[in-house]
Amino acid sequence: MRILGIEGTAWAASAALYETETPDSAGDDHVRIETDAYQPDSGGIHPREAAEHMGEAIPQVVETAVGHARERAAADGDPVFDAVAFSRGPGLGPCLRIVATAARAVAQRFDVPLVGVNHMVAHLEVGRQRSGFDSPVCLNASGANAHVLGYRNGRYRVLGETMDTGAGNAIDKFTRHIGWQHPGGPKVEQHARDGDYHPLPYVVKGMDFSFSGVMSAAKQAVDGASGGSAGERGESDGVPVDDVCRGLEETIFGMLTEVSERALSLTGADELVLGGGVGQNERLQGMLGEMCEQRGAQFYAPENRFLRDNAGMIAMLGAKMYAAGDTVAIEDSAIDSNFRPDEVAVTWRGRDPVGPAGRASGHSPRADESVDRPAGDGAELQGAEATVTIESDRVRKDRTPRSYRHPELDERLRTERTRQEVRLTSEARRHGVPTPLVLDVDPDEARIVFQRVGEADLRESLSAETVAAVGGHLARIHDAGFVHGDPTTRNARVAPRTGANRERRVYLIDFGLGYHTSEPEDHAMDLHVLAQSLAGTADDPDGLFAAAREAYRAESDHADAVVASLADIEGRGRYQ
Ligand SMILES: C[C@@H](O)[C@H](NC(=O)OP(=O)(O)OC[C@H]1O[C@@H](n2cnc3c(N)ncnc32)[C@H](O)[C@@H]1O)C(=O)O
Ligand SMILES: Nc1ncnc2c1ncn2[C@@H]1O[C@H](COP(=O)(O)OP(=O)(O)OP(=O)(O)O)[C@@H](O)[C@H]1O
Ligand SMILES: [Fe+2]
Repeated sequence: MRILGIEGTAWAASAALYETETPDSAGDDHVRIETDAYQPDSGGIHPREAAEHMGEAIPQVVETAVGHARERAAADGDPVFDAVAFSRGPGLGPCLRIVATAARAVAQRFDVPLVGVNHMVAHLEVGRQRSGFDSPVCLNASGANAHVLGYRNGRYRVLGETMDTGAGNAIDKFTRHIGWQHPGGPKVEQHARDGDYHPLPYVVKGMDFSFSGVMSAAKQAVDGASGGSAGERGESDGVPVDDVCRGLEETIFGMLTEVSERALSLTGADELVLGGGVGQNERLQGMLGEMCEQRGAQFYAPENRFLRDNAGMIAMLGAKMYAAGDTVAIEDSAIDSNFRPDEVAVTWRGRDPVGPAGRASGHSPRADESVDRPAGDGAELQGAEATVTIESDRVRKDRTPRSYRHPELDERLRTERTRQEVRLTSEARRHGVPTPLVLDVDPDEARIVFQRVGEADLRESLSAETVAAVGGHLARIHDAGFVHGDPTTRNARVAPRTGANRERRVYLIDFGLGYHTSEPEDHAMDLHVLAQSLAGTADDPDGLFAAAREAYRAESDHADAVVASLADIEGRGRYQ
């Protein structure tokens, strides 16, 4: 099979030829990529300029790829190619339109079918294919996006994502501020090597994360007390740029690595693949590799030519889609500049989910490792942050150091979260939410001893009743003025039925990411995190989440504002 791929969502005018016998295997396929990059003279990517570049460069790279296809076809006697695959979105509208027009023209010229590819799914599929991994968690760290995905029931589910800009755009905004030429990522990487870590705000909410606070703090740090852009003044009286670059890498990549670890922990997967242009960063790859090694998971990052935007990944996913009969008629091939990865109906894979119901082997914690079953004394459970040791009627939670993180950041996070967890676990109980008693605490060692509660994690006892209980609990703590911060299906424990009405008590645990706030949007984030974790672990996530939302409505004093804010969060187009 021979597939022509065309990419041009933003900066890379790219065409590729991909040849394969078996589009699903990690075999030694032939991929030839031709890319003409758009380089802005100053500032960031200008949509109009980028589109002008596409208009000139796409026909050329396509003709080069067609020429190559003709040579290969002359040698083997097969058709020039079997299908044309193109990036349908997400991306800049004017660029996407040029790519789509070119793709339609070539498809008609050679009388072959057209395949419309989601660029983000291509970023993650290329790693999955080349690694040979079966059902990995995928971290996409690209310019305009940043998300963690897991496959379940025919779709890539977004387990966590940026709440504001993409990873690369965040870095590029900072470098623009100090007057460096686009793209900033490689320059930050270079300068960070000579820098000392400068602390910046670290924001993780469940498996979502935010870069805006990091970026403003980084700009302020270089500008110094006198204010004004360091780039404008030429000289900075603030923190040395190299130190800020190092701080940026440690903070942003620390966040991405932490949420990847959370996703592995939540889903029980033991494979991680990386995608996207920011993935070329060696520090990020190093952190992810180290994190995976420590939890006995496997990590794979494709070569750089497949990480940054390229038509090779479009052609490779195009081949799988074509083989699955997933082609698109010209009249239905409109672009979609906000095309989300979870909108794609995955036609080229089986229904193998990430997680406990997936593959049977592996080293990472799986559902059957929950404290209740193997739960002999001394059993150790590895969560995303901590090691939990069962000691008969109590559990000891140690936030063990994460060596992938900068030691200063690591210590700060472990100590702060330990203190916060103790505080909020007790505060929640005072407001009538079942939580384990705190029996002992040692903030310096980042250790807490809790009463042991429940017989299973929520993810193993999913029902409308148990999930609704979580909804009600969240309403109570929100009314009390704080959030849980990470209410996933691993962070609630379900007790056996007791009492006259045979109810199941549901405990909330793991308040380390909680904080005090009365903002409806923060409250809505808790519900959003719950919804995302249900999507990653449950077969009927929508029905279960509806039960939680109803219970929340019934219990909360300000449900309307929160539910409205939740709708906002869910509808937020994040491809800016
Ligand atoms: C929608 C599509 O157009 C977009 N593509 C995109 O943003 O290009 P990509 O090639 O995946 O990523 C480019 C980003 O990757 C960053 N980057 C490149 N090399 C880097 C490095 N060594 N360290 C950190 N960032 C790097 C650049 O600064 C830039 O922000 C996307 O996938 O979000
Ligand atoms: N008090 C408790 N009683 C019974 N089991 C508990 C208790 N605390 C924790 N566990 C078990 O240990 C697991 C990990 O605990 P916890 O969520 O606090 O750690 P973590 O590392 O923060 O995990 P994650 O970040 O992945 O949610 C829980 O999913 C639960 O099975
Ligand atoms: Fe990209």
